[in-house]
Amino acid sequence: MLGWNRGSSVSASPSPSSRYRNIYKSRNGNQRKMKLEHMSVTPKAITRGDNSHIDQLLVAGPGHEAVEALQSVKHRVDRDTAVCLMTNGLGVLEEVRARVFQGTESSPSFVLGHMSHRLAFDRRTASVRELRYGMTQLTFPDSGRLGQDVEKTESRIDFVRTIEGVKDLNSSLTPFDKWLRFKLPSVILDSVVEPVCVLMEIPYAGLQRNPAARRMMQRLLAEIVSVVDNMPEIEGSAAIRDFIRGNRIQQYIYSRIMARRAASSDLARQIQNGLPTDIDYLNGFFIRRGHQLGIQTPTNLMIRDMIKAKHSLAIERLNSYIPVEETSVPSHLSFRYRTLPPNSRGNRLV
Ligand SMILES: CC(C)(CO)[C@@H](O)C(=O)[O-]
Repeated sequence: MLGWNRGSSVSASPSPSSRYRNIYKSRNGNQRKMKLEHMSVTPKAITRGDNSHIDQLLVAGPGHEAVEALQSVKHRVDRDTAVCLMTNGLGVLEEVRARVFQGTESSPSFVLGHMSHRLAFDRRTASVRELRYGMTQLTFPDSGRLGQDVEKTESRIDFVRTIEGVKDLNSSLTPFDKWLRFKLPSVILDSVVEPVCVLMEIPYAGLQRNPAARRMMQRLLAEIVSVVDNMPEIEGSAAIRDFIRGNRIQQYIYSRIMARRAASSDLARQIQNGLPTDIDYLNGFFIRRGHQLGIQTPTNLMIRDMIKAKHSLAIERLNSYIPVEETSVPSHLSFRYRTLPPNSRGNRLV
């Protein structure tokens, strides 16, 4: 989570890109690389002892971390703050509004973002590397309500300009339906392919030659398409219609499975290690929306519950181990996901 205020002494220069002074470019053969050096500001450090106002706040990463991240800085956010949610999955904004800002006078304005740059955290050098250069798209949710609140609109336009000023992010502001068209493929892939890999305990390569796995994916996809087709905020959008109708999605899913055939599933790794997943913002989002729209989503419901059951079993299994050496859960998360009392952590094998 990155937050800053206009008056802070982060940089002497007021130019927006100077705020990202930890980003630098290097050349490796013909490939352009952007590197993000380790920031000394961690999410905890941003909250502790600092009550100054945050003008612009970027929340990125897993969807399930957004509520907690915003709770931790809620006292520094008000109607003049613009928050950009660049998290995985869908329905994160709805959750943030309901759980963090419901009934408060101080709700900030929101920008939604999604990027196709592929970044990876390098533990060795504690830095983020860009594996693939892509683009960033930004949009205003509830654009139908624009104009009702000029001040709020101004603060988020300012934020969009700040982000656009960072050339390496390659950002642009797009209408909501075009933004969703940009984000939907990755959300659909994570809702249709990943859970089936996990439940069948097969890597991507095993999916295409397994008829039962293919049928399961088709059923998940059919329900998701039916929900998306009825979402009121994208009613009449040609961009979404062209993507979800016809063969485009199937072709996309097939090409991603082939491209990643040797890879194991990210969701499988999270579950195996008892780490939280974003299933509530993937299949969970389509289940909630389906329910609101009166559309049945039984396959998504079953898959979501099976993933949750598998996750609970993994945590039980991990908790049954006597932790002689921490290997499966990062040590800074062990208090959160292990239920062993602290004084039993030093037990020896008997
Ligand atoms: C679903 C959504 C993208 C807008 O319809 C947004 O409300 C969200 O992510 O919660």
